[in-house]
Amino acid sequence: MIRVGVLGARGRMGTEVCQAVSGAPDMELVAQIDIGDELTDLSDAGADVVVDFTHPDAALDNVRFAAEHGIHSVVGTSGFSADKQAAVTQLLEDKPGVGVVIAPNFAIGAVLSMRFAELAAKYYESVEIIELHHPRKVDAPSGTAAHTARLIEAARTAAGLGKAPDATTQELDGARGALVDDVRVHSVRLSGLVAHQEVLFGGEGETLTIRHDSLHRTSFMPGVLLAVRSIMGRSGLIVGLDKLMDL
Ligand SMILES: NC(=O)C1=CN([C@@H]2O[C@H](COP(=O)(O)OP(=O)(O)OC[C@H]3O[C@@H](n4cnc5c(N)ncnc54)[C@H](OP(=O)(O)O)[C@@H]3O)[C@@H](O)[C@H]2O)C=CC1
Ligand SMILES: O=C(O)C1=N[C@H](C(=O)O)C[C@H](O)C1
Repeated sequence: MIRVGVLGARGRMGTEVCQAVSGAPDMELVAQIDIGDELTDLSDAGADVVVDFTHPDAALDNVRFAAEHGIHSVVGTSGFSADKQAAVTQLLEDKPGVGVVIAPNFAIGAVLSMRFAELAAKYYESVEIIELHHPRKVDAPSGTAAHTARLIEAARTAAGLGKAPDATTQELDGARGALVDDVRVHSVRLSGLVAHQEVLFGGEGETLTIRHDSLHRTSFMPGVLLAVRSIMGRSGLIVGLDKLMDL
């Protein structure tokens, strides 16, 4: 049995993760921790893996605590910038046998759509991303959109593409979205939504739209359980669920 602790256990995602882990035949839910609880509950409970869905400001310290106690981390919390990823790599250097998975999105369709976008990127001169989420989300743009933008920009650069055409010289602040690695990202926050993304490509006489919709938070659970199972016996940092899928 894999002994799993959940951080952010009373949140929207944490609640789903606790249910999914409890229902998994090869896992035991040994700690449910939220704001105000002690991280030492994790080590006291003998957790093998901690799943983190908390807050962008908290996740790095949580990973550090887990690594220092020989516990693997599966992190879904957004906001893991390149700098924070580098900090995780560094802290894992002297922690052989400890692994960390950071996944911007655990939904299988979202992972596939990021790969599709990466494949399409070199064929189109124009690209913009629209991400749409529930209004309780604290960060914008979403971690998924930021990751998608990075993948697209890397593919465009490798293909020798320059900036996307855009004649705008006058604009209201924000009208053209945020620039993430030279890709425009537009963030919508709307009651009724869960998590959705469209990547729009444009070229000569055609457009291509790659859209993914998470309609319920259960959509993330197969990916979370896959990550928990996969991190056992691994060490070092893995960024993206695609690395654990046969993609
Ligand atoms: N990778 C993926 O596939 C997905 C990632 N996410 C990301 O997961 C994160 C959580 O999302 P969501 O569940 O909707 O958010 P919620 O606000 O519903 O849940 C977060 C929970 O964590 C608690 N919390 C905050 N800080 C700490 C801390 N230091 N230690 C323990 N608990 C803490 C919060 O308490 P309080 O409310 O009191 O602050 C809250 O109960 C976000 O960053 C979101 O972007 C979400 C969905 C999918
Ligand atoms: O806050 C959310 O809800 C989500 N956050 C992640 C993100 O920022 O990309 C993943 C998914 O979009 C849901």
